[in-house]
Amino acid sequence: MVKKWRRTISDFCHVYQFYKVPEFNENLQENHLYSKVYSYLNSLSSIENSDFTNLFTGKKSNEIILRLDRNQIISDEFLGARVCWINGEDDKDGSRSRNFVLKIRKADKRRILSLYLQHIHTVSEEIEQRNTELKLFMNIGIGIGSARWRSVSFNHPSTFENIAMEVDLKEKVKSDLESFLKGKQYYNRLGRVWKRSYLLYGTSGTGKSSFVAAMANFLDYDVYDIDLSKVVDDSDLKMLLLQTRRKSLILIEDLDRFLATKTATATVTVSGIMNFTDSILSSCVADERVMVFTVTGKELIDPAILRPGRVDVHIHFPLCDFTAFKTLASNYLGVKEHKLFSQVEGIFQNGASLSAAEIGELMIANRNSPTRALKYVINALQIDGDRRGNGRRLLLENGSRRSMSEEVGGDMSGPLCGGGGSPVVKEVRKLYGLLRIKSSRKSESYDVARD
Ligand SMILES: Nc1ncnc2c1ncn2[C@@H]1O[C@H](COP(=O)(O)OP(=O)(O)OP(=O)(O)O)[C@@H](O)[C@H]1O
Repeated sequence: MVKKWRRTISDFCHVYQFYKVPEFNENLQENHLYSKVYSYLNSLSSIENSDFTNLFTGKKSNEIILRLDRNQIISDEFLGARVCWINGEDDKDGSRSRNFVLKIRKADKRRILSLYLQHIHTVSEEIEQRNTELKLFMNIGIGIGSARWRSVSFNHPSTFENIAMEVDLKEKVKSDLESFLKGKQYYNRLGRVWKRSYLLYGTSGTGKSSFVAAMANFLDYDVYDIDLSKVVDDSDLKMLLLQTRRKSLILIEDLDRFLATKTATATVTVSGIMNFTDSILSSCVADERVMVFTVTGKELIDPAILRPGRVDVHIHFPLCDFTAFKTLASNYLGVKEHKLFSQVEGIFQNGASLSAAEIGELMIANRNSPTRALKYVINALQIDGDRRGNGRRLLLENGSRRSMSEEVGGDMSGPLCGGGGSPVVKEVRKLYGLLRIKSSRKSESYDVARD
């Protein structure tokens, strides 16, 4: 039926066809016009008159969405002219390629074509903005098909409000991101690609991943989380970048760990990774993108990455100090002031420190009793202090802020957080056991029963 329709109207119509992934594009980059037309057509009320439409549930349970099926025709009207679209699919050499065909009467073409395409662009942008659901994309191994990204809904609850971090620094990052969002014309005027890159460095459990989630939520950007172990080589990495969309945050976590454990067969190089941020390639596709790298410590990574002009902003994530502790106490326990705070402050002043993840874990486990939670935090900090020993050198960073991650270096053995918890938290858990027995005699309810 579609073939017949194409034959009969081709005499008096102009036909425009474009593919989802153009044939000449070796990198399989998706044609953005295709996705714009796709959103636009699916929003038309005339979709209901199409011969065949697919039904899907929407984000809300009572929402039903209509989607144009393959090889279906849909009509549209613009400035008094009637146009037709076919949602096509070709079978070329055994592989299917999706495309749209637009037909416009010759008499209307000159009058409406460019305005119509502009209209599609505007409407699809509005739809995109209305569609607030963020996505987390993860790259899959090669050989599974042409599309290298798989996505899930991104509903991470982390925001700048619930991240424990120096207030000034948080405000600086927020205003940096705000100026980036508003900076299209500024970047254009400078002749620079509209993108910004960040290096987050700090010990495990200090909040780097949570901060990335907060950035994505703040920017309202999708996240592309690149697993470098699934990337074959530098050109494969380029191809992944080409397949990302605008308004996205591209994340490479634990870069130092990857570079340290890289096998001889892995051919992703530092320069390949850095081309992500400053090569001619990024000038083709990186508009309106934020790139984030996380590492444990700056000292462990290739100086090429730290070279001025490579990564725009470096943010240090230290272990907790008293101020960060108070934010955690407020968030996790709902406590802004407490008689034990002065004791906690004293221990921090003596140099003990834990990651926010460790303190958070103790607080969550004892959230029903803030006093108990604070006692466990005090115990954990004291154990940490004992482990470090006396006479430690405290480094000062940014005037008054202690940079404990640099200070302790390799002093802490084993992972600081994660499934099993840090050595300090484990020791405190042993303590929990004893306290749990005591408390059960007193018939108190305890939340801690994970050991
Ligand atoms: N600064 C912080 N503010 C609030 N919560 C935090 C902070 N740091 C860590 N957390 C909590 O600790 C947990 C682990 O933190 P996160 O994964 O963000 O740390 P990370 O630095 O990325 O660690 P890793 O390097 O091991 O991935 C999270 O659940 C988070 O809620």
